Amino acid sequence: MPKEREKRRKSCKEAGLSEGVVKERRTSRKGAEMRDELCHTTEVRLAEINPTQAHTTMMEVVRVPQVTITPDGGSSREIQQEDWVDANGPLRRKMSNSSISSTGSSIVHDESEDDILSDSETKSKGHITLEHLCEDTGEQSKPWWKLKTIITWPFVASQRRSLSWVQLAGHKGNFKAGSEGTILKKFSENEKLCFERLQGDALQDFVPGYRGVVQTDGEPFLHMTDLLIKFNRPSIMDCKMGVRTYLEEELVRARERPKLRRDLYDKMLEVDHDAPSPEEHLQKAVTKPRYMQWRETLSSTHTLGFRIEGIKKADGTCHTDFKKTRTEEDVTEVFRDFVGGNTNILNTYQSKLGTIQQALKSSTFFKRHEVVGSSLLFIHDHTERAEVWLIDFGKTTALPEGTTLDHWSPWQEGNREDGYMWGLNNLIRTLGFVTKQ
Ligand SMILES: Nc1ncnc2c1ncn2[C@@H]1O[C@H](COP(=O)(O)OP(=O)(O)OP(=O)(O)O)[C@@H](O)[C@H]1O
Ligand SMILES: O=P(O)(O)O[C@@H]1[C@H](O)[C@H](O)[C@@H](OP(=O)(O)O)[C@H](OP(=O)(O)O)[C@H]1O
Repeated sequence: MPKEREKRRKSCKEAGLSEGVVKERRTSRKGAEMRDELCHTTEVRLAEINPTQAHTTMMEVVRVPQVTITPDGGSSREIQQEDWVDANGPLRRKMSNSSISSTGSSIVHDESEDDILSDSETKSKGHITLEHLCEDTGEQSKPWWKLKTIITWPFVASQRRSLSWVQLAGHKGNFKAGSEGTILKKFSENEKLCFERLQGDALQDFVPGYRGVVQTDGEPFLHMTDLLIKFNRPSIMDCKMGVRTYLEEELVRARERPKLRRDLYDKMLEVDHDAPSPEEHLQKAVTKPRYMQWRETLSSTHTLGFRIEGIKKADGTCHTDFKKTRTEEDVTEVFRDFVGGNTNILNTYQSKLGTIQQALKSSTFFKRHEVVGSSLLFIHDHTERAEVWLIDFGKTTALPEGTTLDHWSPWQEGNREDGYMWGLNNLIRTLGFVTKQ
């Protein structure tokens, strides 16, 4: 990791953790002080609190203080969306949906403030997909994409059927087929370290089996079990856990090097034209933390500590538009639909979540990591087999030696709490409402 970044990461941790756990009132004061400081030192102007933020409930306000930064200036470049087919020999890939935009039209290629992981990670995220795209378009410098992908695996002889692999959330182009029963995920040093640390941990049985790093076409990938392999025409749901979907480091970075993102502004507009502040409308751009916080407030991330990212049902339909699925009632309704009213499946899910909750309590890995952006993947099929897995450790980061989290306490910048356990508790409770009309 470059020295400067390492230094930044350290100073963030040190500064943050020396704060310890402070009262919420102090947090708002701290936020105000930080804003003032920012205005002085970097001439960053803060956005007005927008209507979405103003309407947050008491619970949200208490659990997640908002720190919104809107810089002046900055630039972005728009690139048109293109399909990509047969990028990997026998795989056929189709876009099923996109959370970039309903029209799937724009994304910005800009080194932004959110670029907080190692350079190789970020590049890896972008460039493998870009190479595929370049083959067709001849364009040199494309960003990576975030599109939901359905991959029809090649025929698997031993199973006498072809398998449809679905990527419900996350960045497009992040996955490839591995050898039978496995998938390859674009390499991230951070995620690799997590998989390594998870070996032998209480959580090991609840994460995809990890088989190390492999090189394909000169690029490194994380080789892991395909969780769908044992299912027949599965229904799948991706639930992003926690009260926060960005790392504290991302906030620090946003202050140090704020970048405006046109693509995130566009995504905001698609959902609610009034969401950007007048200033943001003028700039036609927002910062990533601003966008992430808005998304969290709009969905159930703040109110419940988890949110539904996407669902694929056995009939092949995919739904990824859950940005406004916010209340317990909304979520209950989505779960009810997802399990098709099948109480056996529902009971199995509840019991699996209970087991995961116990495993989390005894996991050393969990205690010692800030778990942000990680999901629970729910999978069931018509045989009523149902399983839940923890996936995506790309933004799960180790705490300094000797520090632990309870994953329940409200987050205040500096304490690194992520609300994972609180969210899981709410998720289990919400599932309990599914059978109660
Ligand atoms: N081991 C696995 N087996 C089967 N499907 C998986 C597996 N890992 C991921 N997926 C599928 O891919 C999707 C995205 O996974 P993941 O969240 O790890 O990707 P990502 O690109 O890192 O996401 P993000 O950009 O949100 O960090 C999941 O919603 C799921 O549909
Ligand atoms: O779900 P949405 O509304 O599409 O928003 C995206 C989502 O929050 C992703 O988690 C985030 O990637 P990371 O978790 O990796 O930060 C991505 O940032 P990005 O645009 O910088 O990829 C956002 O655009």
